[in-house]
Amino acid sequence: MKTLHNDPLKILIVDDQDSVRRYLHQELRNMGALEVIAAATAEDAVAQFKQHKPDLILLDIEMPGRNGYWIAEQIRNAEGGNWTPIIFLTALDRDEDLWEGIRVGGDDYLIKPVRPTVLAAKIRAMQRLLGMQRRLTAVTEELFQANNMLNLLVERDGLTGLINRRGFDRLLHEQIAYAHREVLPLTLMICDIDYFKQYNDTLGHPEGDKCLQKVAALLGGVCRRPTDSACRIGGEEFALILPNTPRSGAMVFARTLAELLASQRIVHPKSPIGEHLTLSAGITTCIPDAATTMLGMVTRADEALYAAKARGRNDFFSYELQVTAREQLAPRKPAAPAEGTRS
Ligand SMILES: Nc1nc2c(ncn2[C@@H]2O[C@H](COP(=O)(O)OP(=O)(O)OP(=O)(O)O)[C@@H](O)[C@H]2O)c(=O)[nH]1
Repeated sequence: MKTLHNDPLKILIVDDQDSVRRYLHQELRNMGALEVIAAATAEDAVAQFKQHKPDLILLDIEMPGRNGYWIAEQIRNAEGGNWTPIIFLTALDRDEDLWEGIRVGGDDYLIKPVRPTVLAAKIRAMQRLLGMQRRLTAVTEELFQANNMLNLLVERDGLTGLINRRGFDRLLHEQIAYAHREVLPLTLMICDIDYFKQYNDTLGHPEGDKCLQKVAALLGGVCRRPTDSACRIGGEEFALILPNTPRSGAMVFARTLAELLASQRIVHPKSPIGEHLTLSAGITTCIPDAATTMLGMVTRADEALYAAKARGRNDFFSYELQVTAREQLAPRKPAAPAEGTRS
């Protein structure tokens, strides 16, 4: 008795003759097939294939109605990127029939009656190919996953785990295009730690690194929408890309961020403006149009950051509103009386 490989197969027999189906069924079970399914018509064969997803098909050609060639074509169309070995098992012994069987997608062609040893040998050969194909699929999937992981790593900053400059460039580019298409506001915030040089100089570079990690964790945490992105784009410079965030929302976001940082009370031993670490940020918000570029947005956010620094730091300046988050909250001074009016 010739038996199949260790990995037992699920086999679909397609033959309109009941006696052939029963004979093959018995032979295949004797060889150690795990499961044998049978179909007597072309339509049933295709349905059984879709339902059971067999590992191998033994396919007759001559049947009432549609024939085995048609079935092979249907199966090849239905299996997507997979491959299911098809062995034609037929009484047709002309070379043209064999040619047509292989042309429509068959992998082997046996002429009935077939001896059990020959059938077992052919199935075993197909089983070996199937094993190789499955290993190849598994390796391809592993490679795909590894490639995805590599792409992620290429865009990650090693110290903080945030998106790095390269990822920032890609994301900002994509978000400008998206916001342009959907006519949505897009906010870019560039944040910079205040007096970080003094922090480093006083506490040393390793402590400076830890501080950067704390700030990064804070920025990452404050980006709660799945489309928000926190990036490290320079030594102590961070960027937040906030899709679908209008000017007012950006200012609320900025205040939340400042409050969160203040609540962490990270000691800055040499800050001229207080005992704790602070951030300054420049904000730009627009509904991008065809003329909006990454460089334009970054330049506006940088200018706003410069204004925040110039106004004493520890604040967030909006390029479009020309006001800082703190100034926006401050009660307005009553307008000075016009000249000549009595107070
Ligand atoms: N520890 C650490 N320090 C860094 C890193 N990258 C840049 N820096 C430091 O960040 C500091 C930036 O200094 P400046 O550009 O003068 O900025 P600043 O002292 O924060 O001053 P303002 O931004 O004007 O408030 C420098 O001391 C850099 O050495 C890093 O990866 N780790």
